[in-house]
Amino acid sequence: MVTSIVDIKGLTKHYKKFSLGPIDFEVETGTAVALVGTNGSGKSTFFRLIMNLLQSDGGSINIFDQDLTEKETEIKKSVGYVGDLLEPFSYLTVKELSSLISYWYPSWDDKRYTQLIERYHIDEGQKYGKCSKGTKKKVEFIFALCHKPMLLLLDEPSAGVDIISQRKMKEDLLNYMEDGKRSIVLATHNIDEVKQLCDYITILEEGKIIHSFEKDELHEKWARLWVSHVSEVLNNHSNVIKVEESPLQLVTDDLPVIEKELEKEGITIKHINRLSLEEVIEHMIGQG
Ligand SMILES: Nc1ncnc2c1ncn2[C@@H]1O[C@H](COP(=O)(O)OP(=O)(O)OP(=O)(O)O)[C@@H](O)[C@H]1O
Repeated sequence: MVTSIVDIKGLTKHYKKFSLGPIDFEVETGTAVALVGTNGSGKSTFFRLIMNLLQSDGGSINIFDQDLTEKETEIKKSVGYVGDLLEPFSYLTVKELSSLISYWYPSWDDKRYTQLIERYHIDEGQKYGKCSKGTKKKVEFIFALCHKPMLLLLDEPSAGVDIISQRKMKEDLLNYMEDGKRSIVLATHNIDEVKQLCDYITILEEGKIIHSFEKDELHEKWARLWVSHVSEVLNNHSNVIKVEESPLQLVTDDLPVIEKELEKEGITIKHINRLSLEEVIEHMIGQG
């Protein structure tokens, strides 16, 4: 049976110049969802609402089958979050911060903490506020993992992080997912993270979810076809995303459907290329 670890319905937040939602969003247990969108599309706002750091204007957020507004403290004990939450504690050293945070989480794993501090070469004596941008992300990431959460909410965890540590983060996230019971929501501009870690992709544009899909479905359906000519029917077909001239080619989001249609219209296919994930996302954002 498929169970949802996160179930969000009709979530809205209005600022003077920006509105998020209404958003419906689900995360199945044991899966990783990438949240992708251009700058300012609302990803951080969405995370801050899920963490109850921001008050929503409407809708409901259920995590682990519990309402966030009723059971915030219990829920948060099993959620790990990376998203600039530690800035108010800039005057504390990493070590002092770890004492504070470990006290709050009953499931804190001190051995794991020591391992990760060494793995990411963190100087525990340094004040958090004096850490570099990438080091701050690594410290947040370590704290998020060390209480063994059932859900990780990661808002651009690798932004500013060196490539060696990025690789380690990916390894640690794959290990985290290994038992099939833990889930991730990951906002990122890093396509490799999406490819290597995520099962589902949700695209946010101007505060709205414009697409949600399973990553592996894409390869079968999205393609670019070089064709002999294009008919009126094809030009207006809902699965033809784009028609380009010289050489004549079209982009489709449903190759099997379009192949049948081309055959019916007597149009010859000269060549077919599957689209990369980057290209598909670009087309989706372009349509949105
Ligand atoms: N406190 C606030 N008051 C008013 N507007 C805000 C506030 N916080 C965020 N916004 C606006 O909400 C919109 C979404 O911002 P948000 O930070 O959620 O985007 P994002 O997708 O995370 O962007 P990025 O990819 O650049 O991190 C932006 O237009 C931003 O200016």
